[in-house]
Amino acid sequence: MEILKKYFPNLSPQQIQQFASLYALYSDWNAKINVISRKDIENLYIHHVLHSLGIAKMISFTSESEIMDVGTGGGFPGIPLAIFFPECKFHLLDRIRKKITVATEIAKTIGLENVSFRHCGVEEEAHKFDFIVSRAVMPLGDLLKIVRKNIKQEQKNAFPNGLICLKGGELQAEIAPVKRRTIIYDLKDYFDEEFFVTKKIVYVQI
Ligand SMILES: C[S@@+](CC[C@H](N)C(=O)[O-])C[C@H]1O[C@@H](n2cnc3c(N)ncnc32)[C@H](O)[C@@H]1O
Repeated sequence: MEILKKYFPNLSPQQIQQFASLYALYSDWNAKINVISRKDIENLYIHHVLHSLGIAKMISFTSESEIMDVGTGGGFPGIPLAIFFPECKFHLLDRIRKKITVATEIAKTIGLENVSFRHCGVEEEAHKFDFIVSRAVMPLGDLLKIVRKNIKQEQKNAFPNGLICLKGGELQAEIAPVKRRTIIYDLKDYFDEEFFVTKKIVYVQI
């Protein structure tokens, strides 16, 4: 938890309590349903929570923005972002029912009221959002083709609506076919921990 306060010193008492609850909740759920690799649960706050919050370092979503997390698994990056941006609405979606069950139960337990959940493939989702976020789901070009239908035309944020993906490693081959305005952010510019040395955020304007 101290690591979150280091990079986000203005968290409210409620946010601190919600973030602090996550370790016990994910540990318990992970013992029943594997949503985070077992050896990684000890790294929950750096590898999962802080990584998800990297998005909050590059963009501050305007209140009432609607954001969909595609392939959220156990709730990343959607749950940390929903805690961080309580004035925004998050829609978390995954095609594996048991993972969505874990994310739903954790959100309910910590009293997150700005999140909805859906068990389905993103191909079936018709609702439109200001932004799509995603981590470790599919190559950028494939995701872009599917979620183009889900981006609103009207702009609410200073940042144009689009897709925001947490990525690692070499990205040039993945980004080359994307014929849209793309910006890459290095997470090592925001966070000092070794884990972030190769981690990036890719923003694609839609
Ligand atoms: C490696 S996991 C990543 C989970 C989470 N985003 C994270 O970073 O911890 C990939 C997830 O994407 C989901 N997924 C893959 N393709 C999908 C699709 N077309 N629609 C919805 N979910 C999908 C899988 O079910 C899986 O839970």
